[in-house]
Amino acid sequence: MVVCLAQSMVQRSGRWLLPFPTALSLVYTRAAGGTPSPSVAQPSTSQDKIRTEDDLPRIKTREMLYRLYVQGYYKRLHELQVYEKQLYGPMYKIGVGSINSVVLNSVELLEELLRKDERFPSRGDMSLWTDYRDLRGIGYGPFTEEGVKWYNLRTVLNKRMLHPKDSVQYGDVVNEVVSDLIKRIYHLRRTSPTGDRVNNLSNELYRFSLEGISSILFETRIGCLEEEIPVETQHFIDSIAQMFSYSLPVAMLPKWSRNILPFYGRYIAGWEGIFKFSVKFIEMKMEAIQKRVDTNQEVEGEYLTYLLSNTKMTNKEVYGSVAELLLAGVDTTSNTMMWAMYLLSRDSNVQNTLYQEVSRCVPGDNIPSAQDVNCMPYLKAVIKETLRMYPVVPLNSRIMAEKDVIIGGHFFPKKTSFTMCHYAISQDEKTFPEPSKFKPERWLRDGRVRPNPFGSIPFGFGVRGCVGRRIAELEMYLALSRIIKLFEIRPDPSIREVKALNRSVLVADRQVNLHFLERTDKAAL
Ligand code: HEM
Repeated sequence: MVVCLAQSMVQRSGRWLLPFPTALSLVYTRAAGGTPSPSVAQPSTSQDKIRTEDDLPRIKTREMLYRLYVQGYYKRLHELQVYEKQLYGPMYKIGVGSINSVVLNSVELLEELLRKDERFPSRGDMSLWTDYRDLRGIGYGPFTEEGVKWYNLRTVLNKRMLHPKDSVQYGDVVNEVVSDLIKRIYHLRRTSPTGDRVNNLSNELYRFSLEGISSILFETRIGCLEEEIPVETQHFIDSIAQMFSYSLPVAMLPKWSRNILPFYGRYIAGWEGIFKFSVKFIEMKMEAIQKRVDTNQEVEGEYLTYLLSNTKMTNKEVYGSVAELLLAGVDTTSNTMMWAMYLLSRDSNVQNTLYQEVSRCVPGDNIPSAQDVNCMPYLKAVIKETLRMYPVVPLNSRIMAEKDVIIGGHFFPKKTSFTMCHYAISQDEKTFPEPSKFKPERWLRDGRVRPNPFGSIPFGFGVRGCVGRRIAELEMYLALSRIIKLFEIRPDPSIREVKALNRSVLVADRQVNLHFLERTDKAAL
């Protein structure tokens, strides 16, 4: 996940972090080993004889290199999942260098694995991120923590975040940021050569997402949507990009090279910038809280105040968690919004249905609120379908650390690493007929048979699922409904956009330009 996330971030600067799809294992893999334990269910008849991982087809280094660099999958890693499934079926092994992982590439196997997930699920070795925290004595966050410590941390973090009613409390904060996005869209249209075009929309949405998640986490605005981004904020944005860009060389190169080659130093400098910025805002909030406490005033505030007032967390743990929430909450949301707008711009029927729904629920000049979203099933379906077609986490992993497990009739000893091919699974036509078509209605609860829920689980599953899901959804719903209410989005027939259309990369191309035509029929409503 860290690498997936890193991958999507790095793609922003046009560079891929990972050389191949199951290279999540680069960060996550632990070697498989061990012997069957008596706790594993045994086959009832000799016909059901359990096979082992040795019975699985195996992808070796040579084949992988051929696919990546000769067949050109290097830049279409998500499509490689589909191709590999055609070649090997729904379950196979990858053994490339030190990477060993069992790949699950069908909805049935995915469901089987996740239903057998452990009490404290693990995605694997996170040392790429934990090294810096260890160096500076900063606590681990929800991404990097493991075991019972992770569980206790999530228990604190989940509160005020994960329940749909929790996210409603951030509605006003998010809507303030949406207002600034809308102002910016008006400004960019006005200054564009056609008078209605927004260039490099992906970058604008990145700024929106960073401002949105920062305003929730820091309880303050950081100026990403201002015409001139404040120097400190720009440095923070650059630090995020720098940390992600140098993740791959740092992960690949041996530790002894760290003092000789420049990569590790730059990687660490990225982290320094991220934490310097985060710590400054957190300390400002701490001072404000302390002042109120000293003068016997009530301590008010939202998420950060809640974390800081929580006696179960030390300040260093708050730093670690806030930084990880921030890093996880930017590209994920902005890319999904980008793809949603991209898809809507190409389908006037879907866009019109969405517009009708928003206008019905929020008539006149009213601004959609967090509560209004409850009467917009089509809006939710649009986001769900976007995430099915363009899942921002196309690949994820689990390590069964504690117990042996049987999946798909195969026995796997504990510590086996599994790679889950979410992209290919959400493209499977058995679960989603006409998978390449944008059909939000698949997700409506209007009596139709709904797809297998494991067919598309963009936020993951179970207790280790995305902690920011409700916030991400709120941001996307409020921004998209307001935009659709004000503008009709149309594609721009520029050459650059063809790149996104070809889906050569899963991350929205940052050069995508769209036209925002002001709705003329607003008065009629
Ligand atoms: C469209 C937006 C988003 C998508 C699709 C998404 C998706 C995911 C996925 C697939 C996972 C892994 C779940 C698993 O392993 O089962 C995850 C984990 C996580 N996400 Fe998100 N995410 C999004 C937005 C956010 C936001 C806005 C935040 C922060 C507020 C966030 C914070 C996290 C954290 C901290 C984790 C690690 C949780 C843990 O390991 O306990 N995400 N996300």
